[in-house]
Amino acid sequence: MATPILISYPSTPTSGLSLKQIAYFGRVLVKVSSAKEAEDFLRKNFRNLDVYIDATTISSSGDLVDILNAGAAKILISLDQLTALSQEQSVPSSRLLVNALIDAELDTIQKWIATNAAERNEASVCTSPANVSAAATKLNISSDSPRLFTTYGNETVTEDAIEKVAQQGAIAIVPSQSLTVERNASGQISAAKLISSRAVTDQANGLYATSVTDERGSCLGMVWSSDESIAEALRTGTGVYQSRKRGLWYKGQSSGDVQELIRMGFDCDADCLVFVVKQIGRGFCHLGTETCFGASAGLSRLQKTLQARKADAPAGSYTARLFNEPKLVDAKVMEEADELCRATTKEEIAFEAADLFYFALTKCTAAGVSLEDIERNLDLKSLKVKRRKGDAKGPWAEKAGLVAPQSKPAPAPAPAPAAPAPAPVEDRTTRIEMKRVITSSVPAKEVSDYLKRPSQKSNDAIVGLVKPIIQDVREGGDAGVLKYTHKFEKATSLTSPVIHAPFSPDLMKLAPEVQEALDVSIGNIERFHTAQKGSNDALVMETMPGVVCSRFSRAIERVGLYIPGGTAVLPSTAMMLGVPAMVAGCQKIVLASPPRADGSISPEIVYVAHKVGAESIVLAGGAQAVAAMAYGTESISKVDKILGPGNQFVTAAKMLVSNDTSAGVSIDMPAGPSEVLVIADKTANPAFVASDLLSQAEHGVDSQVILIAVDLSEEQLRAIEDEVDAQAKALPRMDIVRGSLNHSVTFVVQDINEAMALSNEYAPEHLILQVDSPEAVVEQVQNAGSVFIGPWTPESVGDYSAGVNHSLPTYGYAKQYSGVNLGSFLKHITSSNLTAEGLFGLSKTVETLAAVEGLEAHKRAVSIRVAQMKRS
Ligand SMILES: NC(=O)c1ccc[n+]([C@@H]2O[C@H](COP(=O)([O-])OP(=O)(O)OC[C@H]3O[C@@H](n4cnc5c(N)ncnc54)[C@H](O)[C@@H]3O)[C@@H](O)[C@H]2O)c1
Ligand SMILES: N[C@H](CO)Cc1c[nH]c[nH+]1
Repeated sequence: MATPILISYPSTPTSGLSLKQIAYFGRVLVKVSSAKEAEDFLRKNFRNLDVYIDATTISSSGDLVDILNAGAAKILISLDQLTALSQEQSVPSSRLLVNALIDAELDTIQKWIATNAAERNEASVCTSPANVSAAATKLNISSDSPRLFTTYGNETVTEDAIEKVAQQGAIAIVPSQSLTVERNASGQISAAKLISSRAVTDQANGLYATSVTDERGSCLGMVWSSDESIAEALRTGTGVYQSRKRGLWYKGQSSGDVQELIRMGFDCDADCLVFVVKQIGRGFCHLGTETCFGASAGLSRLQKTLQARKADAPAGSYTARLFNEPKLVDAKVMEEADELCRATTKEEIAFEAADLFYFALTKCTAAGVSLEDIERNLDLKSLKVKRRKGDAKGPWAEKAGLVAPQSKPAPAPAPAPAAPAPAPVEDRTTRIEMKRVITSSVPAKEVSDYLKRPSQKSNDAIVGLVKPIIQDVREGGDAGVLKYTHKFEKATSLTSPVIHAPFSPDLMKLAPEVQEALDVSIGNIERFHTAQKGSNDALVMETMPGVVCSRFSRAIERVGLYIPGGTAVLPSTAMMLGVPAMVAGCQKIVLASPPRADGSISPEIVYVAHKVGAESIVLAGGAQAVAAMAYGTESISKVDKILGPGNQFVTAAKMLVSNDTSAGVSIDMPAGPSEVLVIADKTANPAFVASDLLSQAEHGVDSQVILIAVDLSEEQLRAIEDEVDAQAKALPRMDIVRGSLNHSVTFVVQDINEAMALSNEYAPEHLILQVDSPEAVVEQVQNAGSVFIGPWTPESVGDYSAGVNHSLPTYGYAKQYSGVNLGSFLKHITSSNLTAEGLFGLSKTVETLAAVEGLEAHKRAVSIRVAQMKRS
């Protein structure tokens, strides 16, 4: 916001403008004799205006830097000071205002700039009025970038003199005693005239367009000003404008919604005045809203609400409680900060940051601190020229995994339930490791605590986010789906949420080796799942003479297969779901996966969809994809069962739609963040063990990996830990791995029996046995999604190509659920077929039981037939 002058303020003011009035012009120049004096002045006044410090009497370059660090907008220094400062310190030249009053000094500064032009050519120069023109030419300063100031020494400053240098593109330094805001400016310069003389009007009525903003820069409205209203605004320190119909307009005179004037200035070409005001009362608009453009939003709105609540909070309300219980606010701030640290997706981060802002602003409002204060502090901090390193403090650095704990706990202290840690910024030096717990040294309760999965967002919070998405899709159909695809996947060019078979060959162009890998894998998956048909073959048997019971299976007709695509696109999941659906004979196979930002879908997924005969691919992810398949839309087919893993939003949506009887849809199981448990004894290869742990840790920061080390020595444990660290640091997804290992654990146990007991309690999605005689150990497996046996069976083979399914129960659900298999796509129907003899033989039994239940009609259905037999 350009202002025409820089007002100098004496250390002992006797007359002239007050600091509040100087602030209307935005900046002040004060002379100090020490850094401390400058810092004191800045502390008291930085809130209202930009402070230029005349530091020409300060000899130490260090003190000059301190003054800049304290928030001085610029320091005025001599050429000698400039030379010393340039040799000793590095400060941005834009913060320097250098005295070069005579021609020779201008030459010196010209040379100084020339030696390092790019870094130095933002310095401002203060010269005498007579040298303005020469300075502009020598230093190549145009009037568009006002870096020239003039000082008048002992000369009396006049309005004409100010005007003259202004026309040359320079800013006059005017003593505050020379200025007045009063009507009769005898012997003093009218501050109002300085503004008016610079303002440009393109109106026939001579009025100036004026934008009115609050202190945060939000526009409250647009009005008109005249020379007279400008003068009145400055004189009264309030918002005064010129109404085109009613003349001089003292804002709020009748409504009470007055304004305190904070600052006045111009836009870049001076054809729009800017008034910065503090609006009192209901707001600026005559309609009673904060602005003429409607109510304020976001932080401004929150601040207004909190300030109103502070003044008059309804008794018993939560906000009243917050204002009365400072400790509660502190606890909430810490809780929300912690949740923000754990958030990983853009949406989660925004959600958690909003919560944190809410409680932080509540604390501020309670203490009378406003957003304006906070923002001014931010501006002040941005003025620092020497910055602290900004490292996190000890315990926080440890908490975030930036530094290793001071002393390694063995056994580790009692844990809070492990939780996903934030993925730190790329750091390839800090050691990447898992906690070590020696089970014999800690109580059993602690061991179980360590076995808990990373806590995720509360189910209520996720359900709260997912329900409106489902509702929108139910009501809006395709448009509802697209709305969220645009939002989450940023695929804003997408106009249809689905593509139908036959898929264009252009959409599935693959490198030959990729196609071959998919074909080999599909072949193995198909063979293994076809082999499962045996257990689903028709079953016929006679339970009693003439009583034949049978069971046969039918494929579920329409299945929806969710293929995750958030942190990684997983065509392998398309194979794991699509191939069994095809083998089972499902008539309609619908795939769904989040598209890329350009609206396209991975060609590997399209290829698999084509190979398994899919009807369509829904180009959507998350809850919107699940809802679309559960209820159907204009272009997306409704399905009978939804299968497939996904994040918390996908899982919550699957649960919600399966509980809605009107949807008529079932789901496979809760399959969430990937996990692995590796049991390793002395025979295990440390590099193999580490690689298996990392292969699941790289899925996401919410993945968890567990190592159970059976009777390993310190040296053997260390070998595995070194491998984990070294291999992790070589991974492209190192940050994700670090986050996931933050809540992963190594248990050191005494024997394989203890290992298996722990593993069965944990019920891992994947169990890897790198132990002596692993086949024998399989006997002891009670709970696991899929088992990988021996040193040559990395879990990755199951993820892609061995033939087993990788869509498996996580979170301990392996205690109740099987992973996806052929049976997941089938339902079993039973039949009975009795001969007359068979019915006769069973009649008494059925009649007796029907009588016990008091269900006469049931009984009669048998007895009527027996009577018929007896008649014939
Ligand atoms: N258990 C298994 O068998 C198995 C197999 C493969 C993958 N996985 C797991 O599946 C998960 C895949 O998760 P992902 O995130 O990578 O992909 P995803 O496809 O499951 O989720 C991405 C979708 O989440 C939705 N979403 C994101 N933030 C949201 C918010 N704030 N509100 C509402 N919706 C939001 C978006 O719609 C986005 O399309 C991983 O945890 C992985 O480990 C598990
Ligand atoms: N390990 C995952 C199941 O938890 C599946 C997968 C897909 N791609 C790689 N891995």
